[in-house]
Amino acid sequence: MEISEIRRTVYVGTFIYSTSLTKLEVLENAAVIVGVDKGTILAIEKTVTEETVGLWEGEVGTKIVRAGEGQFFFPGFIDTHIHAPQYPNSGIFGSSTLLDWLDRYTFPLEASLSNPSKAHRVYARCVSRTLSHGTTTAAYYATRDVTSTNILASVCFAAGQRAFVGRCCMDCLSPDYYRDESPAQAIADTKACANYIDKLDPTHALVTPIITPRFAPSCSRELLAGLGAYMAESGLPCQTHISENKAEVAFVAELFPEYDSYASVYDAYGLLQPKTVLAHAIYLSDAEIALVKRRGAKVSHCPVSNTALTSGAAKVRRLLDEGIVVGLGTDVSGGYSPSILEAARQATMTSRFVALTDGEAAKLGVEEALYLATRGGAEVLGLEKKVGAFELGMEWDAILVGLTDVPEELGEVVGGGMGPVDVFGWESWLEKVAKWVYCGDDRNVLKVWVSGKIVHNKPEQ
Ligand SMILES: O=c1[nH]c(=O)c2nc[nH]c2[nH]1
Ligand SMILES: [Zn+2]
Repeated sequence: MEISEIRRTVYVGTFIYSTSLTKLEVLENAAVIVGVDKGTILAIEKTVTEETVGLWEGEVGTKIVRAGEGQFFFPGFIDTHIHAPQYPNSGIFGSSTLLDWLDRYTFPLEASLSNPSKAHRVYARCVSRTLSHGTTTAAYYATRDVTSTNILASVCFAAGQRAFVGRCCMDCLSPDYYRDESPAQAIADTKACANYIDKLDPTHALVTPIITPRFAPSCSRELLAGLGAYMAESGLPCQTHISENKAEVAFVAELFPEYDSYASVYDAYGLLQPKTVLAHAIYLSDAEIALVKRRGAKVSHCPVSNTALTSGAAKVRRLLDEGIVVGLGTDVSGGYSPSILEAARQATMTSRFVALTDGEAAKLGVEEALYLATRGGAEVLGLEKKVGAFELGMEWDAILVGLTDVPEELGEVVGGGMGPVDVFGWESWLEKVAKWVYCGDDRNVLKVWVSGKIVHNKPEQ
């Protein structure tokens, strides 16, 4: 059958997804029917027989995709905070902390990406790498360079990754070689990137511009005000960093003495909104938590980066208990890993350190970490009706996960090399999922789809 004749794809097998913060739904012998034109879920059959699948197989215009033994479909991961231009520095951070890390490692690399061919090379690799780990949606910071930012948007669009792409605004306290010329120029350049994305993807079906003040210390009051006004006028989302490191928090207090907190600085300029993504949020005071909640701003929790840069451990349970929406971010390259599975794992691990001081309730479970990695991230980015789970009308943004079945007889694993997670056959599905979270990696990601289109296909082994 010609590809163009296919009107719907029927995915058959086991489907696992979050139905709440603490519950994973497991549908075995189920089917999800996806329309090819819009990539949306048309029907979910909770139990299907081989006979029914056989009938579908015989239908013109229908393609069947099966999850094999030990495999399951899972919603695509959502990375709510990642710096694409920092990707080559993944793993390179030594024992630096935020402010010296920026000067030593980050600004020189980001500045060098004003070279378009270097930018293209780095972005193409970053996007294919994150896709291979199952990231179907990413909120990217680019650099302050317009051409390079536009290259990132084009690379995401061509690769089929759902993305938010922001030109990084920074007109203060950054090195001379890497600083916006003026607030007016920073705003004009931000608009130029948004216009480019509007032409690339007019309905923002896949790629959306995002207003990106780097963080308060690198933005003048005039720039923050201009970006706040642009947010109000355009309706675009916004992403920034907040309260990541104690020295940074003290620095903001010194730079903006007229405001009583870091969060109040963003609020004063109209940047604390329901469409705002705040990365880190480790040292928010009670008053700041209340303000973030009142404004409906969202939080990107970046546990790998928080540990790597010795920033601290965010109190995620507290944020969740307050009703603040939280997703996960890799924060490459403050975080060394492009994998949201790694971020989910480290979210549970750092929560155990928080539990040592705040009590058992602070611990995050596997179900909760996977919720943050999917539905939580979707809500952070305003995509909760579109992606993050398998529900009618949602888009098919999904991954096929494969674990290794260890045979009952001693000997080689047939078709082995499927990855680092060994399954012996007596585990429940939830135990298999826990093994995947703690022991798995990209070798377990066999296929990835965005809006029903295949965007990563692991070669057969
Ligand atoms: O983790 C971080 N990565 C960055 O690039 C950055 N810039 C400001 N603050 C930051 N934090
Ligand atoms: Zn960051």
